[in-house]
Amino acid sequence: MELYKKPLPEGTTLCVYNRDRLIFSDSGRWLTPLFALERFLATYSGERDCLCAHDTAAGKAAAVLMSRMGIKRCHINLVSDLAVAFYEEHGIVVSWEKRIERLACKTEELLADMTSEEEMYRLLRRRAKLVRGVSIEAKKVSFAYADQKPILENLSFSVEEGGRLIIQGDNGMGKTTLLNVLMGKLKPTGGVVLIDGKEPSTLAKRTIGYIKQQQTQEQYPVSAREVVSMAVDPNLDTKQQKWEIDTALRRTGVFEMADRNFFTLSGGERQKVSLSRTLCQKARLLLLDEPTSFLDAKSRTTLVEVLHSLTVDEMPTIVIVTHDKELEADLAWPVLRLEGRHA
Ligand SMILES: Nc1ncnc2c1ncn2[C@@H]1O[C@H](COP(=O)(O)OP(=O)(O)OP(=O)(O)O)[C@@H](O)[C@H]1O
Repeated sequence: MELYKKPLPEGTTLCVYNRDRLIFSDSGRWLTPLFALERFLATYSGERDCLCAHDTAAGKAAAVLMSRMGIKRCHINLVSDLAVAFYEEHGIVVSWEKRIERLACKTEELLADMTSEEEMYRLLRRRAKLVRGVSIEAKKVSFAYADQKPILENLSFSVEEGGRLIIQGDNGMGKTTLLNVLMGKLKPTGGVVLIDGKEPSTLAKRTIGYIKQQQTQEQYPVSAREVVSMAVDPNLDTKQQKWEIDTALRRTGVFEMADRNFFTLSGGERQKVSLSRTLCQKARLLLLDEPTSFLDAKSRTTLVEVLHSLTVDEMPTIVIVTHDKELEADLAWPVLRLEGRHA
């Protein structure tokens, strides 16, 4: 008998082998052992040419996670039809002790009709609370500058932890104003905004990362590296800080220009450095105001790739204000359109 099919040791809920070599085991419940396996594999440098798993129970969720991790064969004590269908569709060899129609749990129900693997994975990360992002709740929010007509009126929307939103609207419709309200820089004149269930002005300092529309008038003698390093966690040791800064600069493709004066960089380069800054900050809510306005085709592809990797890895909550229809189409995120009145 192949080793991965032998009974699980008492108290163990998941065993993973590469061929016949045990490389990982766990005794947690639900999907916890599979997420622990994901973390383990992220740094595992041994052989993984034929990963085989023995799991106590597997519904579609477990099948989705195992497939993402490149598991080729699995033996499951209690498996659902939905899981078997997914395993077979993905060329994973599956065997079982007992097969039932569905696992009686909420996760199985939620995934039943979903087809996008990425969306299923995002949903599982959210249910496992493995998401950096915060929730946004805007209830009947109004805002007027002093002695002016309201710009925002009765605006309600919500974004879940790790969710994404594009805010659209013509010039002057209040998009930047809304970002300022979300950051707590402006207080709504009516209604309420809650970020992570709290008033924005009371949030921990590094919660929100904001990339404003780039302006060219400002001039300070500060390098791109210094701009990024201002955001790094001061509690990390010097070596770790340098690693975080370099990684953030590399991720948006501006490492090579790190020692140049930030204000002599082009608008697009500055936008990328600013994005590095928020990555370094590990912000839980990213607010990006017209992030593509100065970007050439290659840089906008980098931006879309970085945003994409963020939404499946760290999963901060991201809100983007943009006029850029192409960006909207590339990202395919939910859109909130500001049209002056939101009754
Ligand atoms: N500090 C301020 N005091 C008074 N009015 C302001 C202030 N800031 C912005 N406004 C006005 O509020 C309205 C909304 O401005 P806001 O910058 O939020 O719009 P926007 O949708 O971001 O516009 P754009 O697409 O041009 O960036 C505009 O008419 C603007 O002139």
